[in-house]
Amino acid sequence: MSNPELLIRGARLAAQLTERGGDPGDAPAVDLRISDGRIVERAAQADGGLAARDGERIIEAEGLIALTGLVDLHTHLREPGFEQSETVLTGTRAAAAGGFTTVFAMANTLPVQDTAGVVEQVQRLGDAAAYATVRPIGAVTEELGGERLSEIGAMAQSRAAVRVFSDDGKCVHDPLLMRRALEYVKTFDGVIAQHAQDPRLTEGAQMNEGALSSELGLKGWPAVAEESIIARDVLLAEHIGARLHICHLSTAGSVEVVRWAKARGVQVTAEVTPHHLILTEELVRSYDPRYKVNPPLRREEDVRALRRAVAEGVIDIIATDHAPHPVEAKECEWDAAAFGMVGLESALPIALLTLIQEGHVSWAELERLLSQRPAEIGRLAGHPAALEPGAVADLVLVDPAGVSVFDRARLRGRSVNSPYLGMELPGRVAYTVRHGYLTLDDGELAEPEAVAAAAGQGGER
Ligand SMILES: NC(=O)N[C@@H](CC(=O)O)C(=O)O
Ligand SMILES: [Zn+2]
Ligand SMILES: [Zn+2]
Repeated sequence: MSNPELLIRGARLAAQLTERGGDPGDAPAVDLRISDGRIVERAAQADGGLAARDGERIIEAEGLIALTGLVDLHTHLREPGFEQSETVLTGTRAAAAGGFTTVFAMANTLPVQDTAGVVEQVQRLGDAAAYATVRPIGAVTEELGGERLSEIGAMAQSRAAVRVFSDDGKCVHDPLLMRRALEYVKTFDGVIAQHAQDPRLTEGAQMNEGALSSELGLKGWPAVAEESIIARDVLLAEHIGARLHICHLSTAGSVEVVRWAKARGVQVTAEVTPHHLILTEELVRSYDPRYKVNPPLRREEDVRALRRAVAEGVIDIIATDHAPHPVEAKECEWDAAAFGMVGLESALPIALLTLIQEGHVSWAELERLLSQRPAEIGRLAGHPAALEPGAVADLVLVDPAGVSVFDRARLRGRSVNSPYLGMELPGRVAYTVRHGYLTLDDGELAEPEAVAAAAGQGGER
């Protein structure tokens, strides 16, 4: 038996909401039919819409906005090796709850994702869990050691067909290794995603460097430690003619370097995390390790510059840097705590709050930032897709008038290190559809068996 058809009735398409500050009601209400993992029919209700068929599951989407499924280019799934923080299953459940249909899984696992064997293992775990498409990222250097290149070619040619390589968590600091890595990935249209942090300039660093770090007596992390690496790497990428992606941009100066590089035609793309679009270093005054993250929370001016850079297109994508850590690593003294925040479930609400409600981007632009551009950068097969007949049915339905409540009990991942605990944020992810089947149904995750069975019945493609 194949999966039931889905009929989505009366959604507004993000792609048709191109005006910043516009009202979702401005776009026509549209019906979409999904069958066999694909969108098969689409009709505006003003043109009569689509008639329901026997046995079809109907989703009433009045008031909801439909976006192509969100794609996270920067997720830490922690498996293998750190299953007390997250697993591929728990992390992709959090992804589905947040509206994501694809996540790119960072390489800082144990063993590190630096061989064909390990990336294929992660890919298999993702296929089995089936809550989201999992695309493993390969390490640039062996064991993230920064000394020898990993098996980049073998990972690219493996069944996992890796296209994104990163030592995230660590910076590829040696310029010669960075050069060789860029040369290598250029041969198969891959990309190096750099965690830009000069290690010498940030030894022992605990927060952003400035007046506040002096006042709090914490070792500072200067903006130049990020900006100098980005400047070097855009020049290297230009010299080689290869693709470079900058992870989690966090300073106003980084924006200026990327802007300059783009004006020169360098093939560079940049991401910002939701938390760097809203939180500032002032929160460190609490000494609450939930605010300890790499790169550190910066100044108000940086937050403003990052939002503007998104509006101007200097920043290409939003990526969560979902970084789960167990309570022991976060409920301790600031100095001893791990760096990182979970982010898959709060990404869309924070984007709504900081970008849509502030008039910086339209819904169509948000769809580019959270779905289509990351898919392009990661060379995700079958993407970017639009919500039209023939496309893979990866989509999310969002209620912009709804709210999301963040508390420990409601978070779907294994770890609870969210900076938004106890908060209510605007927007609610109502339905997530991956390869034509529901992973999130009216705010509730589908059952693991149902998801795995649906994927087995032709959902995988
Ligand atoms: N962002 C973080 O603070 N932590 C990440 C590493 C990283 O993204 O650099 C982690 O793996 O925990
Ligand atoms: Zn990083
Ligand atoms: Zn990361």
